[in-house]
Amino acid sequence: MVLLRRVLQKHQSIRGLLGLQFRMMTSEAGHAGSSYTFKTLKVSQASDKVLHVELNRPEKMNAMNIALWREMVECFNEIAEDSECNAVVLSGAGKIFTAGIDLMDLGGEVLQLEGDDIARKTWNLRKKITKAQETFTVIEKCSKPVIAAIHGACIGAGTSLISACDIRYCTQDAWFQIKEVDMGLAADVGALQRFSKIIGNQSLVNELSFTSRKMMSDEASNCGLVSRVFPDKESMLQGAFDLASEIASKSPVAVQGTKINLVYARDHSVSESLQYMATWNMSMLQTEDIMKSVQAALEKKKTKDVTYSRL
Ligand SMILES: CC/C=C\C=C\CC(=O)SCCNC(=O)CCNC(=O)[C@H](O)C(C)(C)COP(=O)(O)OP(=O)(O)OC[C@H]1O[C@@H](n2cnc3c(N)ncnc32)[C@H](O)[C@@H]1OP(=O)(O)O
Repeated sequence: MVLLRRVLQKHQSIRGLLGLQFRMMTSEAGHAGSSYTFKTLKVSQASDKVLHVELNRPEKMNAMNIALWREMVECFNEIAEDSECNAVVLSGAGKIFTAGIDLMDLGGEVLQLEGDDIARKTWNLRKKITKAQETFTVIEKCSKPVIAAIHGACIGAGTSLISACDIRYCTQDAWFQIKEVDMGLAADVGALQRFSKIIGNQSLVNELSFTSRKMMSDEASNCGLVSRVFPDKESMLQGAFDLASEIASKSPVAVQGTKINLVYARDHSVSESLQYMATWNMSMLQTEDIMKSVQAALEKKKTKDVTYSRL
């Protein structure tokens, strides 16, 4: 506490010397231009600064059709720009989280080869696969933390989807299946690339990927794929919303900087990541949020009692 007080005093005196005023900044950005109107996704405001995105094809087990692949990108690009949103909960409407790719599309449009010769056909297929990968990478690129709340089945492309999320909660009845091998293909939209970074057990990842075996919630929890298991969907969603609200109440400069640096560190060496961090914070340490947060800590207040400017 003494240290905090000293930091605050020093910060205040420097600001005083510079003649700066401690002020609340408001921005007119926020929801301007955000519509969140989609055919396959339902987006609602769960609480202050928290959005709830639901995969919304319950009659088809939230199978991911072409519209859903596209709308996920549009949705998370909007969220990335929405300064009224600080955290997201992603779940599935209806009986299960998702049955993976819409098999009607896989047999049709997805595998259709367009082009006059083999080079052009494969070129175009590569473009399609890269575009499909973006559907989940967009979640990782969005600086707002995304909590996946999974109930029932999470199959095929669904496992790639959750691997791009920052936190995973599930219900006791949840199960996970990297099913692509049983469909005759190698999973190509993120599960193979991200699972070993999450689980840290390559043998288990290989086993799941080669066999398509179902992994139940207890194993998913033990191996670290999910961080909490709840008895049912209702309690899981409540847990996810509570967590999202807590995250959303904190400094967006701190939280979003943390996500960006965690993702960077996952893909780079410690020394590269430390350099990136130093460069990041040489600007971000100049935020007013530090002053506000330290002051709140000194006054034994919580971050939810602090008003941070939107980001
Ligand atoms: C570039 C390539 C990129 C990505 C590739 C990804 C590959 C994958 O995702 S592989 C995984 C594919 N998915 C599956 O194999 C799952 C298939 N579905 C099921 O096994 C079951 O439906 C179930 C999820 C276990 C649920 O079973 P149940 O409760 O008995 O429901 P159903 O009666 O089977 O289904 C209800 C309704 O939903 C339709 N449906 C279910 N899954 C899909 C799907 N993946 N694609 C399209 N439609 C699906 C099913 O046909 C039913 O529709 P009706 O119109 O009512 O008949």
